[in-house]
Amino acid sequence: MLDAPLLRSALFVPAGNARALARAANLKADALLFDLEDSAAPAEKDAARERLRDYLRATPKGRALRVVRINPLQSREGTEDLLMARAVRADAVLLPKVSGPQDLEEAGEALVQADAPDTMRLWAMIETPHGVLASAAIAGVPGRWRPGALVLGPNDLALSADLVVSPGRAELMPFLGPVIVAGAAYGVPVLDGVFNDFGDEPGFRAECVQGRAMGLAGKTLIHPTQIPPANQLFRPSEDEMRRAEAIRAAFADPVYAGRGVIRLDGRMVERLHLEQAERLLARAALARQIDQSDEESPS
Ligand SMILES: CC(C)(COP(=O)(O)OP(=O)(O)OC[C@H]1O[C@@H](n2cnc3c(N)ncnc32)[C@H](O)[C@@H]1OP(=O)(O)O)[C@@H](O)C(=O)NCCC(=O)NCCSC(=O)C[C@H](O)C(=O)O
Ligand SMILES: [Mg+2]
Repeated sequence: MLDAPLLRSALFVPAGNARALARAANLKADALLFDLEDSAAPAEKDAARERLRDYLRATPKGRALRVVRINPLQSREGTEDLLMARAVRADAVLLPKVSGPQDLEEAGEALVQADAPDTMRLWAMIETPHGVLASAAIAGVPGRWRPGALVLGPNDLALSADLVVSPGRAELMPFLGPVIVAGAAYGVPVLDGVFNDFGDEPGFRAECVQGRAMGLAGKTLIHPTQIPPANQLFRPSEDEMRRAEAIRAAFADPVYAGRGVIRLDGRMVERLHLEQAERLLARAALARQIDQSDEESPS
């Protein structure tokens, strides 16, 4: 997944909230997910869309990807949201409650009809049992409308399957697993769901560490304070980098030239670990470059 952009932190910004929109411009998230769905009450949806249109037109784009989460395409609001996202040249449209590949094909067709720029992508929220069951077909949609990311929706999953989720979220794992496998099989990054208790920093950090260990590319967020820990915890740690550099150096040593497997610090290391190390170092270099430029730019 080297070609994918870094997606460590993807902050939901409620489009109906003018103060949150004003804040978003200076936040150091890798992606901003402007929300027209769950955070906008039914009576506020049209006003939220107008506010977001004005904001995106008036605000220069920073480094964060701009993604618009629309209402279900089957609704009037959803269709208008999609056309607005196209008009403001959002980087991607995030479709809620995707239940099968047909949802992506339908939205893709609507974007083609609206003459959307070639660079525009679709992202898919997987947050229903049907979406989980169909996640391989969703991640494997051929051509342009293969999703740019799969986004887990733990709140809707818990609601639809009557889950009572405890710390460590063992109850959710049967739902997360198929989506993670689907993303890995088709090279589609999977973003972890939100952590609702945004005042619980240790709990949030633990979930980031767990998500990264499960192969997730990053985490969706609900509050600006969650951005720095997500950026830090979804970037390779110093220890991981040291080990990757040691693997690279060992295989570059003429003594081991042509060897498929070697012993390093008492452990078996194979060439597949070299590939993994190179990937990790490339990701770390990209993260370092982004974080350094963030530190130099005013917030
Ligand atoms: C959760 C919140 C409602 C809390 O809001 P609030 O009490 O106002 O927080 P603070 O006073 O601590 O805010 C401090 C300042 O930060 C700004 N702020 C807060 N949140 C955001 C944000 N997400 N983006 C940008 N800016 C934000 C406040 O405006 C304050 O600024 P200022 O007034 O200038 O000082 C709130 O955080 C919030 O609304 N979060 C996002 C909610 C949301 O988008 N929900 C939908 C996405 S999650 C989801 O859908 C789940 C998924 O689908 C699933 O199924 O699991
Ligand atoms: Mg949801």
